[in-house]
Amino acid sequence: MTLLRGENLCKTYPNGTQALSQINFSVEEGEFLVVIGLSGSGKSTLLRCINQLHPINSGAIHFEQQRLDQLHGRALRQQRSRIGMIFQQFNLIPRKSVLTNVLAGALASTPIWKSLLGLYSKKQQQQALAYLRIVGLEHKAYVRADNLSGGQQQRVAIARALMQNPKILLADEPVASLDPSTSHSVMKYLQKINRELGVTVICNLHFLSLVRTYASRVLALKDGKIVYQGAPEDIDEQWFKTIYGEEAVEVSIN
Ligand SMILES: Nc1ncnc2c1ncn2[C@@H]1O[C@H](COP(=O)(O)OP(=O)(O)OP(=O)(O)O)[C@@H](O)[C@H]1O
Repeated sequence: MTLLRGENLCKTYPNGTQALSQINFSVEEGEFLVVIGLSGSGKSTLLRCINQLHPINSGAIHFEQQRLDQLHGRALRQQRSRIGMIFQQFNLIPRKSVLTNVLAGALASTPIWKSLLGLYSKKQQQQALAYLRIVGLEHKAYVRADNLSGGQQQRVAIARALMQNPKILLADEPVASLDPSTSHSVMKYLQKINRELGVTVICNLHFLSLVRTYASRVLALKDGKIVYQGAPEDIDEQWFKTIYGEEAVEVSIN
């Protein structure tokens, strides 16, 4: 079933930079779609337009039979809460415990005054611990977030996003700040939530070796336009040059 569809998406920033131009794509439920392309090709912009962190200038975003780009206020917040997001820099509250950080993901389903006072229900606390178990960090629940390694912090961010009960998880260069072995560990947890919880993943990545290991499908951007959509194994040398330019050399991450 098609979960998400972008139709003729265009995005121009207020300073005049055209970041996306006539983007058409669709994402099936359960896919692990990886977005690749040179720095500045529009990958982050595309992810941010999908969940309306950045408004599009024209086109349409269909998500679960609704036009996401036409929703406002409460309706938009509700639908957006079905789309989780993690970032390169993890964005945890450093001085708070791991568990508190995960519970912060329940914000959309908790009255603000309750979340400010840290008054989460027993069910929410059990859910948060269950998600920490899924990312292998239940034993760190009461440790301060800034005591964890980068890879562990990213796994906490995944657990926090899961608290929204998302249909889709957007991962904006989730391993760009991590070393190679930690990168694989984080990618394996993303694969686990994709396969075991059925969360559809859309992920920006730089290294093709990671793309080949984890992607079920690839979308490549160049100068804000789609230049490739297809299987990771079909990206041969010629496609590589089309996507990254004649001068580019493939670098592997093992
Ligand atoms: N807030 C902004 N205001 C103006 N221009 C922006 C903004 N964010 C991004 N851009 C520009 O839009 C284009 C696409 O940027 P984007 O960050 O989406 O690319 P990217 O492929 O994610 O790059 P990277 O891999 O370096 O993160 C670039 O030319 C960038 O300079």
